[in-house]
Amino acid sequence: MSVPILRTVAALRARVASWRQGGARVAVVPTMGALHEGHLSLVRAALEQADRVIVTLFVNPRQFNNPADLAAYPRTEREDAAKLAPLGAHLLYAPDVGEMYPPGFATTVSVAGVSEGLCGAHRPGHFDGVATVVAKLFLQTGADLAFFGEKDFQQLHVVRRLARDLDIPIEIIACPTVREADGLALSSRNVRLTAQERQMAPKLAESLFRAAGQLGAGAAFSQALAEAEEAILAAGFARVEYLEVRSEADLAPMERLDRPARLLAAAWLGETRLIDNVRVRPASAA
Ligand SMILES: Nc1ncnc2c1ncn2[C@@H]1O[C@H](COP(=O)(O)OP(=O)(O)OP(=O)(O)O)[C@@H](O)[C@H]1O
Ligand SMILES: CC(C)(CO)[C@@H](O)C(=O)[O-]
Ligand code: BAL
Repeated sequence: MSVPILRTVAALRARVASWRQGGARVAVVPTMGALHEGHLSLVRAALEQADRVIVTLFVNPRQFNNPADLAAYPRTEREDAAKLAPLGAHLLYAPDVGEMYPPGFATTVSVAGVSEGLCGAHRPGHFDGVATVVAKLFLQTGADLAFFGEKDFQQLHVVRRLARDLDIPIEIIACPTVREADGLALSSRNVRLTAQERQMAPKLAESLFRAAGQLGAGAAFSQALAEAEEAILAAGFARVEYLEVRSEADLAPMERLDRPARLLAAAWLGETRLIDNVRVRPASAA
């Protein structure tokens, strides 16, 4: 058994139209491939809620602010298709760059507000690239539901905002971050870690969970964040790019724990940039 692979918008639209004739509810799971258990958890969630599930695989050049990062991005389509088949995903949509951005392509979708700060501040143009390709994937698939991981928490907000603002009739469903047994959030970029860096990497999540516990128990933001940053650097990370508490509902900066929050971080381990985030809840609301 293998997953059918389609590479053009026309073929994709024809397939979805045939499903629609039978009244199918269609879901899309956008990815850049190099599939791991995090991606597969999204596919499983989609299969529970939809009759037909499209997984998209497109390494989107427009969202890479760093050409070396794009060049090094893992590309494993054959293995990805083999992982999807046993799950029962119905289609792998894997267009090439020319299909997604034909000559003359001139449109950018830019989401203000939630794209600013955090990753947006450190990866110029990244969220414009994400918003543009996600809008295209939503319109190309015409899906009813779209599944995204909380690991990319800011991206989730960007995608929700764009669907609302552009009146795209699609429901965005967030799925929890899948972690390794030692706490490291699964990410396609983890394969770039050396064996020694891989040993250090879980300190990021560990420090975030500890700080979230302290914040929930009433610790001062400045003290809990300073301690977390110190622990991340002491573990061998080269640099903490950001470490911030934001409102879970709208990503607004917070100085008091007066509503559900997330603690979000990006940090460099050698040549690899890792991101992660955890929930923060006042102990009384836990
Ligand atoms: N550990 C995870 N748990 C849950 N969802 C995840 C996880 N990792 C990625 N995802 C989700 O999978 C979708 C596709 O992400 P993507 O293909 O960029 O993978 P990735 O592992 O995040 O790669 P990278 O961060 O290295 O680009 C996104 O919605 C993303 O949030
Ligand atoms: C949503 C996405 C597939 C758009 O290229 C990408 O940003 C990702 O993999 O998270
Ligand atoms: N997982 C988000 C895609 C990116 O880092 O470009």
